[in-house]
Amino acid sequence: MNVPFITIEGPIGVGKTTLSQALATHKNFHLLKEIVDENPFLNKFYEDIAEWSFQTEMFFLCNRYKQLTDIKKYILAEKKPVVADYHIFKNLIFAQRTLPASEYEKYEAIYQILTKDMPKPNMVVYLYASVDTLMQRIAMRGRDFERLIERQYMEQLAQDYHDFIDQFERNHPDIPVLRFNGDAIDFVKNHDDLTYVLQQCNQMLEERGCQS
Ligand SMILES: Nc1ncnc2c1ncn2[C@@H]1O[C@H](COP(=O)(O)OP(=O)(O)OP(=O)(O)O)[C@@H](O)[C@H]1O
Ligand SMILES: Nc1nc(=O)c2ncn([C@H]3C[C@H](O)[C@@H](CO)O3)c2[nH]1
Repeated sequence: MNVPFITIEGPIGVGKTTLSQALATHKNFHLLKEIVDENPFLNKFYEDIAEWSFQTEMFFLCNRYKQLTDIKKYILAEKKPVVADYHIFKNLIFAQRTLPASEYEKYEAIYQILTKDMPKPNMVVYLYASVDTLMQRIAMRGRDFERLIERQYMEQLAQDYHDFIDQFERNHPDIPVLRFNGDAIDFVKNHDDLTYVLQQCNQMLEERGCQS
């Protein structure tokens, strides 16, 4: 039996943390949440992406590397199931969008070295939604530094995510991707929708031979 390890992915504000928390609570999984407030570069990054992208992307990569190393050592090694509100591949999605080609090349080389022996999830949950919905949720959440996020940046990121996930599915047939449309399914306000998402995840874990 494999130890369940689910990662939730999707563009900014789509509901990754919200769904991860719900899954952790309902399934009694360990919750791995990405670091946001401690990131010293995010504020500057949104003010001037070209100037701060390398520092920002490296900061996210190093943090996620440390978090996943700890998860492997202290949680998965103890056979405790995990749900994470990110997959480390998101570094590539953001970095490819924000870094100039010459820096991206260096960044990707470092990424490949650091992620070689990272734990691999049994499945990925991909949440997507219209850019209108994403912009509304970002505004509603009200993080100060995210007021500077431009609609065009979100349009590009949402498309980047679609393309990357399609490619990921082709390249990793052993890691299934469950897709949910955040405009059609509301696991915050509608309990039946949350039950549906949980059922789909359970079924996928069973098919993957995971004990949960
Ligand atoms: N299905 C939903 N319906 C309505 N509001 C939602 C839904 N999912 C999340 N939200 C709200 O949208 C905001 C963003 O959600 P959340 O923080 O979970 O997104 P995220 O994908 O983790 O964001 P980030 O990429 O910034 O980490 C929050 O205020 C949350 O309460
Ligand atoms: N540039 C950049 N690279 C990343 O790897 C990355 N991961 C998350 N974020 C931004 C999105 C939200 O504002 C906020 C919380 O998710 O942080 C990122 N920004």
